[in-house]
Amino acid sequence: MVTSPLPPKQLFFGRIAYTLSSRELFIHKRAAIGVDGFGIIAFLDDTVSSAEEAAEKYQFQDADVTLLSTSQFLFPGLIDTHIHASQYPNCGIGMDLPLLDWLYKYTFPLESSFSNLEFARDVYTTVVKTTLKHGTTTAAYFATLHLEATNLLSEICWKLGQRAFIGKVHWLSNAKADDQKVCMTTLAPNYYLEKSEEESLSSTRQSIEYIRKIDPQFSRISPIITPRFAPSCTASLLLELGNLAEKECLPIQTHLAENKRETELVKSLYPESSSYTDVYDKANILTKRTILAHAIHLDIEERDLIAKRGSGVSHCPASNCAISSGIARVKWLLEGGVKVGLGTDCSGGYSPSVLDAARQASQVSRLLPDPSKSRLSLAELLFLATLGGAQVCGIADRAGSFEPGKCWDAILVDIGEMDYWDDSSILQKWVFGGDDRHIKKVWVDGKLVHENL
Ligand SMILES: O=c1[nH]c(=O)c2nc[nH]c2[nH]1
Repeated sequence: MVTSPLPPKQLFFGRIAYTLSSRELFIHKRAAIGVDGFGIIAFLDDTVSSAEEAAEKYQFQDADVTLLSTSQFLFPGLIDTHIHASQYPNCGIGMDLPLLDWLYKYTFPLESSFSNLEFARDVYTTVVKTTLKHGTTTAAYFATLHLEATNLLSEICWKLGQRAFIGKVHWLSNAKADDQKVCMTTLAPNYYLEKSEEESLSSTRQSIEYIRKIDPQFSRISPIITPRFAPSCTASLLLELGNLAEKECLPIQTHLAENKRETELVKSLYPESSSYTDVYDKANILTKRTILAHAIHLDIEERDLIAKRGSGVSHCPASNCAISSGIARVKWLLEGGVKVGLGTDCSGGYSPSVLDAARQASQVSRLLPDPSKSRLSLAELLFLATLGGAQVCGIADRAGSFEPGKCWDAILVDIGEMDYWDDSSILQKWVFGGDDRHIKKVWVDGKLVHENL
């Protein structure tokens, strides 16, 4: 029997940073990391004084060796917990309207064009290449309601090497036919709508099967059940989706309490529920692998319910500013035991960079009424961008930090000739002044997926 050889082991020596919690930021000035031929981290050791010593200690003499310069460091790959791949062409456009009007005027017309597969291929290829360039090793993508285009996004992520969650969007009219006011406010444009609950569920089932053919264990590309938000679903569709996620052991993503008018709309559409969060809870949508984008206008009962169910929040500060949604209380969520990660939310957010989302998260955290309680620290920002995001996506056993046994999802950052700053300053310089030009290499599952030399 002929077996194909494993890819070479890799050994890195130099500055290595990562978080283990929102309070624990580790920066090793001189440490070694070994990655085995399966792309798994074999060791991280800050007691060795050279790559040679590490190679001998761990029998990694046959590894490819990378010695980092003093302006470089390794960091876990960035995790985007909320991005609309289909909205990428609109990044930077239409920042003049709040959510519901913005959706109607800018977003639905663009998303409806994904019936054109050539257009879809172009946009999705650009999104995946661009986010990889910005160091996003994992992305939770909303696609559109089009099955074929969603399948294309799965193929493109697979081919370009990104770790990704791919969601075919559910989009039904919630309007009662006799209620003209609700018809108008439920934002159901007749050119961009699924025809029935059956059609909506059936195409999601097909998208799951499509991904299963590409990646049978969903080890790098996973389907994610994606009810767009409560106003675009019926209570019975939400329940079907909650049950489907449970049966297939799949994650879920949706929007929650982003905008005040939206929360009022949900109240009127779901009078039997005590809150927006309760709408999802009644439908078994709040699971340990549910990503709730935004979660701004919550009361304490809703926060505690989210924590109790083990669901996570994607904090999307750029979008929240751009479309005037409000400021999510990230510390308040964390203190209540809610998992939190960062989302770029293209194109509510104008930037595809998780680093930029971290920067924006820092800024908005200082604008809440008592900044001494709400301000996010450097450790918290870096945690949200990596391990926090991994927890929200349910992949903290595989990604988000550099513990042995995890996958080598990593970036090599070079901030230039800045030898005279200490380790913490280098990270601050990167968070507040860095961009994609500083990200020199990106790996997912041990494979180099982007290089900028
Ligand atoms: O920021 C957002 N972007 C969207 O596309 C969307 N759909 C529902 N709610 C949304 N919020």
